[in-house]
Amino acid sequence: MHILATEGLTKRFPTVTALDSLTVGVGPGVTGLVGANGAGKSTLIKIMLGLLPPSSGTARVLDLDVGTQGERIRRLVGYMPEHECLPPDVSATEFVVHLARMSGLPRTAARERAADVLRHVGLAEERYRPIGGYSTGMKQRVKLAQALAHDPKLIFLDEPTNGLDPRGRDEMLHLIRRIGTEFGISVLVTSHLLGELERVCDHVIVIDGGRLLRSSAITEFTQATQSVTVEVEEGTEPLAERLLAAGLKVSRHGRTLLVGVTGPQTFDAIRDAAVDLDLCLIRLEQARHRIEDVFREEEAGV
Ligand SMILES: Nc1ncnc2c1ncn2[C@@H]1O[C@H](COP(=O)(O)OP(=O)(O)OP(=O)(O)O)[C@@H](O)[C@H]1O
Repeated sequence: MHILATEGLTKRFPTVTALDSLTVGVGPGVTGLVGANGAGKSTLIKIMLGLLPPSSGTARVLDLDVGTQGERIRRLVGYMPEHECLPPDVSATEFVVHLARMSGLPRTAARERAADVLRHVGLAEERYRPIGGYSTGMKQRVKLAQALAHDPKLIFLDEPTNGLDPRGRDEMLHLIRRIGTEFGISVLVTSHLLGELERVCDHVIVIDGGRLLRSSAITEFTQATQSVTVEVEEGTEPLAERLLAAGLKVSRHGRTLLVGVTGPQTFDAIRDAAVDLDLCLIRLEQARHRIEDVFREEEAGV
């Protein structure tokens, strides 16, 4: 079953084609939409919400047509926009209660709902203070809470980790995973970093210049992209030769080696090679995949 499906979806702006014949299907669960800046992620979301008409092609969300049933879609779908959109003078509680009421909940139910979602996103006492004084992390949480206020079946999160420090990113990603698993709400989340979506998504779609580059279950992605960065103080060349001789896939990037991981034995092989060659290992790190890595791998036919 698809919760979201497009067929030849195209969006042309006067000077740029933001989406170019995009055909893709998304099932329930947490789906990552990855692409560099300007790839067309936000445009796709706005079309899915029925807020922007496509130039050609079709798109359905929860089996509803975006062209004619936008209002019904927006009743069922929550949306966390990328840009700052929060009123600074009201508290998170007032804001989320207001949105819950606008979605049709009576006053008491709206208050309960707001308290619930603000608790879920981790806003405690600060929810009574005006939003203008919040940190970026707190504002992102309010944006997430408002997307959940009307009890949606599906939420679109546009770059929810933008502007967050590493800890804030981790917490946000954990929250997104919980929304997908514990709350049973399907999620479409965008990022320009494949590495961070890998940790929370069941499925990943990669777009580039409005075109579909890849759509795969995360397990296929991690198998194809898993690699480890190895750095030694001296002796990069002999180490590369040794690892190649051991049948590993190795590429050199300046002082570091990128080694394809085939299983836990890869780490043992790197350690043993460093010991045998008497090299000082200063880094052995699981690579964080950036969108560029996928492009490289697509080109190399990995
Ligand atoms: N309203 C608009 N008018 C003209 N061009 C637009 C409009 N909205 C988006 N674009 C262009 O369409 C392309 C895709 O933009 P979009 O915002 O969808 O990308 P994105 O993947 O979300 O990137 P970002 O993360 O930077 O927002 C870009 O070249 C952008 O400049």
